[in-house]
Amino acid sequence: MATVMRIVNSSLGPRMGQRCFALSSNHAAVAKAVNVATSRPLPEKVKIVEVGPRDGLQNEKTIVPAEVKIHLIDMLSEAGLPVIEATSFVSPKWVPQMADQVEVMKGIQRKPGVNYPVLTPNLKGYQAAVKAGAKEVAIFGAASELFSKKNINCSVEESLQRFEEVMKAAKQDGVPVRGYVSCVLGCPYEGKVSPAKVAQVAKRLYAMGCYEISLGDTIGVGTPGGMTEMLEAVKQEVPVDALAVHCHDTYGQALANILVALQNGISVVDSSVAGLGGCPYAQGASGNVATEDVVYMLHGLGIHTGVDLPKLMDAGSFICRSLNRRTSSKVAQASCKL
Ligand SMILES: CC(C)(COP(=O)([O-])OP(=O)([O-])OC[C@H]1O[C@@H](n2cnc3c(N)ncnc32)[C@H](O)[C@@H]1OP(=O)([O-])[O-])[C@@H](O)C(=O)NCCC(=O)NCCSC(=O)C[C@@](C)(O)CC(=O)[O-]
Repeated sequence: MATVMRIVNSSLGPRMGQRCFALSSNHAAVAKAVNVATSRPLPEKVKIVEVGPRDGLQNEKTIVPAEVKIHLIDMLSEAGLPVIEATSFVSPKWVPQMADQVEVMKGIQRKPGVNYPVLTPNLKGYQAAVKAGAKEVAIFGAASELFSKKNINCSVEESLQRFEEVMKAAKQDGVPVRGYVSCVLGCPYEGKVSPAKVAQVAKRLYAMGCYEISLGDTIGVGTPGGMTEMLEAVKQEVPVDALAVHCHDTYGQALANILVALQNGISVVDSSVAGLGGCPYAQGASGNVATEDVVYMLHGLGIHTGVDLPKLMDAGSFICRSLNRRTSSKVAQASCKL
């Protein structure tokens, strides 16, 4: 077994290049993570935030027609997802795939009880979102200066000032605001990100009024050890009930990281149908963890989600056929073979 491990590691090393930092930097914390995790009860219920229509599709090079996006969102609503991030009100020059945001917001069939939040990087985006009928928005910051600059063209501090403007308007309008922190377990430009920095940004977003803070492993480099360390820092600043995790699956660690988050008391998980996605400003990052795989794991643990897995898989098949692509969901792949 040890020989196999050595062969696997040495064959992967050169190809993975600089992103291997995550493996070595988190290695020491793994043993601690396992010990910490075992003693905690899991939540009875988990809220899944489906981000496929936004995070999943934003990176597609070929423009996906608005009617396909609308049909996908409607299928996800039918599958029982309680929250579906529908689109983003960002600059079409920066993310052309989201340029049809108004059409998408006007076209979806809103199911009672389902939230359809949208991303808004600034006041301009917020105002356009509300005009298009958004009832909830999300602001998105980062724990890495360079990522912030590449993603939204400003420093972390400047972004927080912009978000204050969004928050002020949202408070006046009674619109709930969710906050994201990107690069919580590593940055494509800066490498390791300190848990203290993540905690500091999460604290600011929570203090300005975000009802929930989603912690994004944007490039999917985290391990359960790093996740534990980061959550320990963030939980000192933000109540655990207000935290969510958003795990990309680049290194195949997402489900393990989510399990650690659940064991830390977190009961909100972001995921993307069929594992679609990536971030346009984090080259090489694969999609979010597949919603099908998260639901399968949670139901296997006896945790309620309200999601109908066969209907969810239909939504995954639909979008994969539309994109002419194979699903990244292991559950969907296995089910096709059975
Ligand atoms: C933030 C900006 C706009 C700054 O971009 P900028 O160029 O610095 O903005 P500006 O204020 O100088 O304006 C430049 C132009 O953009 C327009 N503009 C300005 N704001 C808007 C707006 N809201 N909607 C539409 N247009 C807008 C503005 O009107 C102007 O138009 P022009 O005069 O040149 O014709 C830009 O950098 C941007 O749009 N970035 C978005 C990047 C993005 O969407 N990234 C992906 C989402 S984040 C993510 O995926 C991570 C996450 C959330 O999933 C969590 C994780 O995984 O970690």
